[in-house]
Amino acid sequence: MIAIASDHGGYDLKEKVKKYLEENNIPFQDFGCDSKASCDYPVFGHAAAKAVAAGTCEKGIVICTTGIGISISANKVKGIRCALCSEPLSAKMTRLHNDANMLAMGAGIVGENLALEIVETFLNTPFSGEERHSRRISLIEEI
Ligand SMILES: O=C(CO)[C@H](O)[C@H](O)[C@H](O)COP(=O)(O)O
Repeated sequence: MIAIASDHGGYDLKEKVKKYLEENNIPFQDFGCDSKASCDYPVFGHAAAKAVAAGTCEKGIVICTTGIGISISANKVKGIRCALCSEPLSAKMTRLHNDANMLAMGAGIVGENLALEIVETFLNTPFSGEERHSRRISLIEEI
């Protein structure tokens, strides 16, 4: 199950990502927002992050205009490693090295096609499992 959330700035891209998930039979839970009306990204980033941290959702995707505010919000939740990505290589590397459990994107930064490539890469790249990367993730968890 993928947790997905956005603010008003990410609403349109969130709908496109949801369509991609539906077309690929990937289950998701939408934590809002529900329209393009102005709202506050911490509310929705936090809701999705809590579901990932609790294990209700395996991974999360959060979107705002820049991706910055909603990634900062998600990363406030213990156990969340939310990576703001603007191209597929970062999405691949953050899965391989950081075992990132949430992806943030900026709807004003990436176009739809690039966003969907980033999502596909994020969801399909496993954690490398290498000892040095596990050690570094453990150090993050200790902070
Ligand atoms: O990018 C964002 C936060 O980092 C948000 O998506 C907001 O859209 C951005 O801060 C702009 O806010 P506004 O209310 O849409 O002017």
